[in-house]
Amino acid sequence: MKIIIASDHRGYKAKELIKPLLKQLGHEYVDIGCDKDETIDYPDLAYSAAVSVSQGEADRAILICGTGIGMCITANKVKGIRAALCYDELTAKISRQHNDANILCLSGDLLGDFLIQKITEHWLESEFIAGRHARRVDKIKLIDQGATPKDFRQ
Ligand SMILES: O=C(CO)[C@H](O)[C@H](O)[C@H](O)COP(=O)(O)O
Repeated sequence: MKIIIASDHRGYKAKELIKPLLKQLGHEYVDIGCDKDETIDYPDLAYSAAVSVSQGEADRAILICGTGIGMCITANKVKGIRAALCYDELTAKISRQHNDANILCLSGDLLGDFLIQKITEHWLESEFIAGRHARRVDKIKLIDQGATPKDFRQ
């Protein structure tokens, strides 16, 4: 897969840790920043990465800031994006299996190196299992297309 990877200054170390893992797992990555010693606002990168995924220029993205929350909030503003903040292997796995998440958000401040690698690995290697989950993801897609709450539950 082609994966965009980005971090703010608090996620830089984790970004550098994940890059060789992506290669090892057979993925192509595009690092859009930040660079070492650069301080950057997370929306600048999250918005750009999310638009690239939304427009099909990349298959997925991995975004890291201090908590992962700011990246996640920003990315989810973009149509077609299902960004998931994952903090262990299980949330990583379920965000793919149930939610078909196309962006992984991580905390650079709160997670250790080993866990960051494990979460990334599980997220990349888990597949959407569809079934009943497809109905729910389709509803999220309907919101992107302008559906109102009335279009859902009766
Ligand atoms: O987005 C965040 C919180 O949702 C991140 O933790 C940011 O990295 C953080 O807010 C940046 O804060 P800093 O004090 O300017 O490093």
